Amino acid sequence: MNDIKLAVLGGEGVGKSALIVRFLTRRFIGEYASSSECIYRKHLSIDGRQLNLELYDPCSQACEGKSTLTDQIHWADGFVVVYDISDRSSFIKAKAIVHLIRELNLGVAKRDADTLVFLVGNKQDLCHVREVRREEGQRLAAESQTQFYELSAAEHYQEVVLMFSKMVHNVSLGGKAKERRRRPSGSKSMAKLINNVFGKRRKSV
Ligand SMILES: Nc1nc2c(ncn2[C@@H]2O[C@H](COP(=O)(O)OP(=O)(O)OP(=O)(O)O)[C@@H](O)[C@H]2O)c(=O)[nH]1
Repeated sequence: MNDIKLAVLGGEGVGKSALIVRFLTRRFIGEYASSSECIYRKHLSIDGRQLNLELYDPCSQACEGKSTLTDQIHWADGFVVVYDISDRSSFIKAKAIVHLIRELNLGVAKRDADTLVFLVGNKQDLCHVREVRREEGQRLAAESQTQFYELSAAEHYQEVVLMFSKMVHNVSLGGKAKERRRRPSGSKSMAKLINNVFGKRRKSV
């Protein structure tokens, strides 16, 4: 498979854009515009293979032409489901998303299912105000057969890159692309991505 489609899903403000931007640009930028959903594209070379990566960043707020979570799940080959370790409600949301992915992807071979969903507890730098224990994340990951990461988009560059690279690698090994349904709308170039940093309320940390 040369086209890799990843969806980064999770509750509002958990750091989905921050993780994507960290991976694509190495930078952590405090604020991102979030008024539209978008797909970031990147050309990658892994193990001598040329890959076209599409990373889907949903819009948490109501926005025009917004795709449903079900559309997003049908579109993607691999999933990074994010919660904020300092926000328990985001963990509950992540749990619901992981369960929905499992429900909608029942036909996917177990071998693939285990490797194509990652559960990520973000904002590890906020462990002094932690609401979700690491063990709870590990338990959910074990129960739902996903791989677990706890990291910080703000402080960890290498870990973020490793996590996304592992997912790209897993998807690239994962056989045929699934049949596409509705394609989530929106597309952004890297230049736009770098400019896409203002216009969002600040969450106090
Ligand atoms: N302390 C800390 N803050 C973070 C981290 N990652 C993201 N943030 C902050 O969390 C807030 C939300 O980050 P975003 O990347 O916009 O989160 P999002 O999930 O894309 O948000 P929506 O698109 O609105 O759902 C911003 O203020 C970021 O600066 C992190 O690892 N640590």
